[in-house]
Amino acid sequence: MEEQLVKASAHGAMASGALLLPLAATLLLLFLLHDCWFSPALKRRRLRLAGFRGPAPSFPLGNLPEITATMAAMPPSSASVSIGSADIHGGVFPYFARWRGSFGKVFVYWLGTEPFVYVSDPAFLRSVAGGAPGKLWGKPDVFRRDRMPMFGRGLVMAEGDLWARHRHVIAPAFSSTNLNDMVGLMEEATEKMLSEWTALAANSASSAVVDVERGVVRNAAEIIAKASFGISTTDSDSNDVGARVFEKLQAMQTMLFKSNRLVGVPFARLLHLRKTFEAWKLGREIDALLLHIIHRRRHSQSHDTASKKRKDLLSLLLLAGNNGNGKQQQDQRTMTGRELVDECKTFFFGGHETTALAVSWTLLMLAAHPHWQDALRQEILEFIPTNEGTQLEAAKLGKLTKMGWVLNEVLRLYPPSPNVQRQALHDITLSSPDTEKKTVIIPRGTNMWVDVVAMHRDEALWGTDASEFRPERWAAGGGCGDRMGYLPFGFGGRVCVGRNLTGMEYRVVLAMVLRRFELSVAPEYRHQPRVMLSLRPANGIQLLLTPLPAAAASNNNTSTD
Ligand code: HEM
Repeated sequence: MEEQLVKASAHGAMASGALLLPLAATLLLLFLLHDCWFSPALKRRRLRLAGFRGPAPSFPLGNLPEITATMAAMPPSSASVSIGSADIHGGVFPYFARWRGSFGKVFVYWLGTEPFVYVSDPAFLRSVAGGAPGKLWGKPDVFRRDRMPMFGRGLVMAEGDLWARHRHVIAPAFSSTNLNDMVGLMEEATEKMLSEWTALAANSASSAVVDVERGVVRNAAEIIAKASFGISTTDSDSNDVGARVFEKLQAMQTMLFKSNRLVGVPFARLLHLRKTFEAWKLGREIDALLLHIIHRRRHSQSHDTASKKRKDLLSLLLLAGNNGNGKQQQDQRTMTGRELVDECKTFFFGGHETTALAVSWTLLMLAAHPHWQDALRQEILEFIPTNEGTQLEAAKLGKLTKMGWVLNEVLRLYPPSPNVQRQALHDITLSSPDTEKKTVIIPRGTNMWVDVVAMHRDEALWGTDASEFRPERWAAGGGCGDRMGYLPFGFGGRVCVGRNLTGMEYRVVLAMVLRRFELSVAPEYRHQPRVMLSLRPANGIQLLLTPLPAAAASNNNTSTD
């Protein structure tokens, strides 16, 4: 009897197992159908009803085939356009330029099964995301997953309470007092770059052709690594941790940059398993090395007074969660080791290339517009005469007004971050002057892609000289009269937290370069701005550098001292 009962229950278990399996498979299928097909189809219908038009998507790639085909039809990277070209938008975002022509400044397109509202109209942007409605938007999940190895849950990707807490701790670390203390390290790194350039010029008798972008990116990486966590690419600490972290951070950036992922397409990651796996593996190695640095710093901060005086961002974040006795206090400002790792990576990835591109594009613009180069050099010599020595002071750098105009103008024409993205956290209702309906609803989960390049070169906003380099347009307050029309650092509560650090680094590097060299565009330079995450020159920036007599004299003085 007992045996029969056991058999019966085993049979029952098998039967229910046999039932459970197809049930689980059906549920999984339903879930996938909902996620990949039903939910996007519903959003598409709602967006259409709301009056949004756009190119017809296919399933499951959305508009990716058209984007890929348009990019493939572009001229090769060796082709170039004139430096003052009006059509860089058609070169960097050819598909948006085409759709903008057909559907206007606001339309919907699809990356895989992810809908994106494309926006290049400041008035529309203000109505959906300016002021209070700004809180209804977060960062797109589709990019968060993609860029996890780079930023983790750092500030760029954080959301809700986590974001608010981190922003509250991080923003004060970028105060002008703290940044002033970083001028010395910026100067030290830049001096190394300039010495290399001087040596090149000496080897070529008088002037040298230098790819300034390459040097400036390396210099910015050195500065950000020192400013963020006090490590350097060259002078490694006893365990060589600094140099290894740096190497791996750069390797990861290259890997993520090269891997051609089908953003928004369900399961596309499976096609790039090896690259995804390698990026995650590198990410874990970087995390372990950074954790090591953080533990050591925590330890030394509680035992060593000299360490408390360190001014890098990591030390400032550790001090923010410190009760003054060197003991971490568990309050809102305390970050865990994991959180600190993610923030350090975020500063590295978010901070160095963007700043380097701002400097590089500026060097090109000054080489192409010698009167502006002269004007800046004169301004520098007026406020920071060379006979005061090479030491730069933050207060004097702050007086370089024309340099500020030039920075604004370069960020307008060549914004290193060519787009800003958001995702609707709720259904967003707005009144629409453009459609017959009284209100428009953007469904929760819809992404928004703000085309910064298009807005920054829009003649309706900036006038018919929109494509020209005219820093004087920033003289009297400047701008285009619409704050949402100029967004190099994003907008609202999520505006870039590192913009003052960029301003400081920009001034230090430019002041040093312009005091030392005269710049002109080298014949081999091919102007072709391209978007590869950032807006960058496809072929580097080759300039002819001629050492200035005053610099030569001060170098001679230094060498005879
Ligand atoms: C020219 C230089 C830079 C440009 C063009 C730039 C651009 C941007 C943009 C467009 C955003 C997104 C804003 C938004 O979503 O509305 C952003 C966010 C951010 N940037 Fe920068 N950035 C630069 C320099 C830096 C530097 C030097 C750092 C740090 C060392 C930095 C750290 C960050 C962080 C942490 C965020 C996230 C802010 C948040 O979501 O609260 N950036 N930046």
